[in-house]
Amino acid sequence: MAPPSHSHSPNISNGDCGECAGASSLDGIPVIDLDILLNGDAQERSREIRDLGRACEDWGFFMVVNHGVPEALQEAVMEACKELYSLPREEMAEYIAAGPKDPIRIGTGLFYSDVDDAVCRRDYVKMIAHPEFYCPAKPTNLREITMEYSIRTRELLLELMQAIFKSLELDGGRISEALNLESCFQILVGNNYPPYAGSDWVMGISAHSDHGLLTLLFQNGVDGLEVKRNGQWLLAKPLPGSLFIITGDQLEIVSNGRYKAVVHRALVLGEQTRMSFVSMIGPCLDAIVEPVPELARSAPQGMEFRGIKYRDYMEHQQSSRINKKAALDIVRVQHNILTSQGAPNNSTEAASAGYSHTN
Ligand SMILES: O=C(O)CCC(=O)C(=O)O
Ligand SMILES: [Fe+2]
Repeated sequence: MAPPSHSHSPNISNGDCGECAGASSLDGIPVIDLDILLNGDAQERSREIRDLGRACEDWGFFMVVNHGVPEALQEAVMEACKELYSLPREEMAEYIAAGPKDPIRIGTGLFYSDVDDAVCRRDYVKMIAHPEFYCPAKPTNLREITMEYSIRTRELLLELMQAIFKSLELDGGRISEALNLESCFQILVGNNYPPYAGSDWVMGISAHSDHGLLTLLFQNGVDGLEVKRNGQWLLAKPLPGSLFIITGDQLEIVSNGRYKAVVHRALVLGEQTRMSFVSMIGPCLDAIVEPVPELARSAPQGMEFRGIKYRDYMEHQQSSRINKKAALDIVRVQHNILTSQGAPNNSTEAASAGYSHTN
């Protein structure tokens, strides 16, 4: 199969993101200014929250600027990952042999994806960062750097979640408690996509959605992330200093489908090695995730998803082959199926369990 062609937007050379905040990039990708969300006056904050809600509803993808994650820390993360990928295989053997439930995994793979009709090529390191932090022993500076990065990005993602709840006019404290976000799951993933010299088109990761609530991603200056919007693939080009945010399956479930998890993939486009680094948060692994009752009540079809323990969802998704959003099907309510009483299966009763206070 031939690689897709892209009509690239011109590069943005101006590093000042103050002007683009609350607006969009040249590709139209929404841009959210964290500084305004946190420190703006009441009017600015509510405008930014509204823009954030629109970004989640219309795109499931946006860039965040003025996020406070130091560039030097991002560079240190990339450098440490580069060192990790270049370690001799024996030094990584324990993590290469690890299974999907292990807290640290290293993979290096070349496989065919029938979803995208393409060969996929990627090296990765996956490490669980919260509630407990795990990290490969080498390179020796990896632990300190990624721990700092995980703390900073977790704070940022949790702030964004609060603003997202506000955009849905929900009580963020109550939802955070129900999802036990204090003990939220967090994983860091380093991806490495070497250029491929073969004759076939090679992809990095085929089309998928992420299983958590929100994913933060930055790359080493080499483009390749594509997001699907209105049935079209769009190559994401970051504004200088911005970070990408991707909405995940748990946000789709909690919001009863109002905010959709975005399907995305990584391409291998040029002759340079592409690297990306992901920090993803989800609910606590033991939380039952289900649509917020008031959102289900006001939706025309009622409840779109049934509740599921996040751990079970994640294990299901991880043990299935990557296929767009197929994992969500195990919790999707089929509205055309009648229950044994003959009533449509769209009750919102079950939804209230995880969100109600017992005392
Ligand atoms: O490398 C990228 O741009 C995408 C990575 C990704 O989607 C993932 O790790 O889940
Ligand atoms: Fe992803």
